[in-house]
Amino acid sequence: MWEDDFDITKIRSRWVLDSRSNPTVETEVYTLAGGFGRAIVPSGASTGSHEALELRDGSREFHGRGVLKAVENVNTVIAREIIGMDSRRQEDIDKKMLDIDGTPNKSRLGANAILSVSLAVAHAASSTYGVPLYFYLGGMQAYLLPVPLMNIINGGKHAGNELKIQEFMIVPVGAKTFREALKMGSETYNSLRKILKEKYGSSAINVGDEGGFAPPMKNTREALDALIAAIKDSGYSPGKDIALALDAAASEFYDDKRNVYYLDGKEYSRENLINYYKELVQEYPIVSIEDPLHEEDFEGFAIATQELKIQIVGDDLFVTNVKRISKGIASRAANALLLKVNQIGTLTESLNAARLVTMNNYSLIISHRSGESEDVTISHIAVALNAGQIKTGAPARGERTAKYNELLRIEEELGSRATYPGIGIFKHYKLGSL
Ligand SMILES: O=C(O)[C@@H](CO)OP(=O)(O)O
Ligand SMILES: [Mg+2]
Repeated sequence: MWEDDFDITKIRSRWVLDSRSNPTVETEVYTLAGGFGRAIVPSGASTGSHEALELRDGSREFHGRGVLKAVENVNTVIAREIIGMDSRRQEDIDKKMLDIDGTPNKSRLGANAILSVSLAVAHAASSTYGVPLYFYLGGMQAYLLPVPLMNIINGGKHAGNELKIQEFMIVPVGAKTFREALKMGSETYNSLRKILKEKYGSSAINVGDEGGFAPPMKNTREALDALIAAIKDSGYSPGKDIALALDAAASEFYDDKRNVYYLDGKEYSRENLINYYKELVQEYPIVSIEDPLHEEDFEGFAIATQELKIQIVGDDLFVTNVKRISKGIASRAANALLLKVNQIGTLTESLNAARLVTMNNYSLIISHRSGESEDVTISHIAVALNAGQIKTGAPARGERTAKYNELLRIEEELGSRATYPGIGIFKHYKLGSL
């Protein structure tokens, strides 16, 4: 290997389609020794207001959702500066892009433009070494397969039904391997399809943005009951084999003028909502709740974390931003981070966010977005960081199964080193209450 083998020789970006038929940025990076990396950025629907800016053209094309400007930024101003740099110098490359951008939320170049380059550079460096991305990022110490949080009933902004809670997830904590976990998830998904069809008719098995079913249900317990029935129908024991998790995405049903939440046909104060979650946690084997309260309520998150004694995840609350995470840690708000690379916009900053939370005993979940593609970078990041948890939708639809299937391959490749953590990864969950 020569010193300049890793030098970036070419960068090329284009728009491609995502799973909601919106255009998104794809970038390819080439190195001198023939290394090649490609990344496609995802896109959210229930976005946090403090996320880095996704640059959209606003012209008539694609109903204002075009990304030609972001693509052009990669092909011109970013390419000019990055070509010739060593692809292993991830931090320098990311820093250079932040400097060119010069804004706090990456609004000049666009976080979509920047992230596509950042991830493609990492892929190009790993390809030049001839090793998979998880190994390039995590080395010999990358061994932990993530427990999948599989969203099999969709509500909120991801579905056309009346469920206010956005995601109803199954968590195969009793599996011995990732492969077994995925099998259990798939079997439960297919049981749920059958149960929903019998009870609500065939229109109930239409799916939402993340591949979960979007049945015409009205309230939270109805959805949780269906999950329990599906788990049992597949021959598994709820709680022991398969636990449950929720993403409330509560900013979406919060009324800031009146400071109340509208859920299940009722109006809730913060206190009443936490009490409602408490009842649910007692009635169902729920190990994790994401965004139980709206995105500015750090104090409420701290109370919920204290009272519920399960994993409380900050997504819209933290937006993968070390400033907001630090504020959360200082006030003990939540005890887990949902890491989404496009919320912050570079690989370096994502890794910094991960380091910060793990050093403070918070849990880490690597996450997709509701608008996704065939890109599998997050599967590699999950293993590289030994995160222990991944959230990437239902075990159905290509853009979600792409991530799960890549994890099957990684597990196989790791061989006897591969470890599946099971219930132990939910360290904030009060053991014994399942
Ligand atoms: O809220 C979430 O956690 C995500 C992903 O499931 O949804 P979106 O990408 O729409 O923000
Ligand atoms: Mg969320």
